[in-house]
Amino acid sequence: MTNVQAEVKVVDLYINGEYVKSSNRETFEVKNPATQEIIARVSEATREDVDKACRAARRAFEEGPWRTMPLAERCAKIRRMAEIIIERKEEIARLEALDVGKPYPVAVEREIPRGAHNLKFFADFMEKQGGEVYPMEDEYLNYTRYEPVGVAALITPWNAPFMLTTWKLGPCLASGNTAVIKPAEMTPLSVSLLGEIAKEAGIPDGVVNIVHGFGETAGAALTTHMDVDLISFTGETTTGKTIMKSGADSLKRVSFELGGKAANIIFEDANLDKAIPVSIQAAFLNSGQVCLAGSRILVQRSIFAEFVDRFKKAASELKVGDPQDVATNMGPLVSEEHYNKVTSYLDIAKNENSVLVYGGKRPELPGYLQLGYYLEPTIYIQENPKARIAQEEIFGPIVTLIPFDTEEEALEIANDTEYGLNGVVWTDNLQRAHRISHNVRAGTIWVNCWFVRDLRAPFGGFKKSGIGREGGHHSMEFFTEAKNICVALK
Ligand SMILES: NC(=O)C1=CN([C@@H]2O[C@H](COP(=O)(O)OP(=O)(O)OC[C@H]3O[C@@H](n4cnc5c(N)ncnc54)[C@H](O)[C@@H]3O)[C@@H](O)[C@H]2O)C=CC1
Ligand SMILES: O=C(O)/C=C/C=C(\O)C(=O)O
Repeated sequence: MTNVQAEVKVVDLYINGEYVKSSNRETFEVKNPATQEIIARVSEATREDVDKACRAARRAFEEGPWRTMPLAERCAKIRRMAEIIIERKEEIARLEALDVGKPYPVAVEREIPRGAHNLKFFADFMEKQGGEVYPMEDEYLNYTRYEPVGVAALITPWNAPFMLTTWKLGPCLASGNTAVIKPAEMTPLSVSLLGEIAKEAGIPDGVVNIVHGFGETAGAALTTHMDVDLISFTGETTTGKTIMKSGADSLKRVSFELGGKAANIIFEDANLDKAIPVSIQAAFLNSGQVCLAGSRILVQRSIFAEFVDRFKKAASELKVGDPQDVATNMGPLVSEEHYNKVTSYLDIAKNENSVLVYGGKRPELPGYLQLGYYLEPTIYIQENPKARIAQEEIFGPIVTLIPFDTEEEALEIANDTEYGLNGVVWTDNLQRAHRISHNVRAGTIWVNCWFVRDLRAPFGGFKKSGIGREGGHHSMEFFTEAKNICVALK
């Protein structure tokens, strides 16, 4: 068993190429959610610190070499960041396991390499971009340039801090913008390293800045700052609403990736040998703290009993434990507050007459994990798709199984939600797969698979799951201003 915590780490702000303390020397503590031990003291950005970071980013944008640097040179530096991340992936993954409680294997095999890929992908992508050309007979020629917008605020949540921050930083930097990053207060460790990684890769000072702190203080100072031109935010839908209001006075451009409550629809002709293990992942990866989680499983009634038995057995085989242990499938929830929120749904489920199939309590764990925020993988059956556990984003290891009879009914239940981030469908009927994909109102539909990502594809949500799209040219459009140049040829 590994317990990597050795000493309490010191995490500072990264402003204009240097790690610095906050102006009033205040810090906040970060805990290991597996043990409740204090693992870090983090400099808490004041309004003045956020102002310094934004002004550094503005100067680096206006005066520095970044925006005007040849594209190939800029992209080479971003690719170098990606290489350094791969060189340091074990260290970064350990940190992600430490403050998020994410199982180390998930971090080291999946999310940190994806973080590196996020940067490399957008460096490669930007180098291949051309523009539009519109000749007007022989008299005029129009051509388009894509120029950076300015200073971007990149605000990210705690569930996949490194991966989600680099997903924004890649297109932001490759387009020639500068950035002020604000990671979630509970999980600043891995993102904090992006300062030194940027420096080592030769990114000029001021291009990447990192401020730590709470949403209402550091976050609000950032989203109202006059030097910030655009905000790329991933987090809760309610926070998105607040940020939209904060950015309104200065007309900031926004891109929002918000919550989800995906339907994972299993038809009677589905290959259950594939559907069950993938649905287990979709429900319990990162303890269900995944925006794309398949947290409502709609199962055709003719196979419902078989599905429940097999799904329950597969859930019982998940190993819940120390996130640093390579054998662990499921770690703790991220914090006491989140644990209280998630476990409040156990009572809600009971009051709604949901049938508990599996879990619903703290797992038996070794002594040193006794204070961890653990919950067993938990499965309910609920006939009523309007029940709160079938409607609200729980963001924990609680999944609701809902039986249905017909395709029409499945579609109606799938769409009966305020969210629309993604959906999943399992069927061997090609026509039905397309019909369902066209009619579920969500930004991504996975057919006979889940969480397969091609970074060229649009990614984002319908309804309350977001505004705008990220990925490929969608990210590029967000992070650039299109300029048309019209030249008289005569
Ligand atoms: N659609 C997507 O791609 C994804 C969405 N999410 C969503 O994120 C949520 C979980 O993450 P949380 O960290 O709880 O989200 P959150 O909305 O509480 O916080 C996200 C970030 O926003 C900051 N923030 C909070 N209030 C703010 C304010 N008033 N002004 C500026 N910044 C503020 C926080 O400090 C944090 O850095 C879930 O709803 C999940 O579905 C998570 C991952 C991916
Ligand atoms: O693949 C993406 O771009 C987003 C993925 C989101 C998560 O990994 C998550 O919410 O955990």
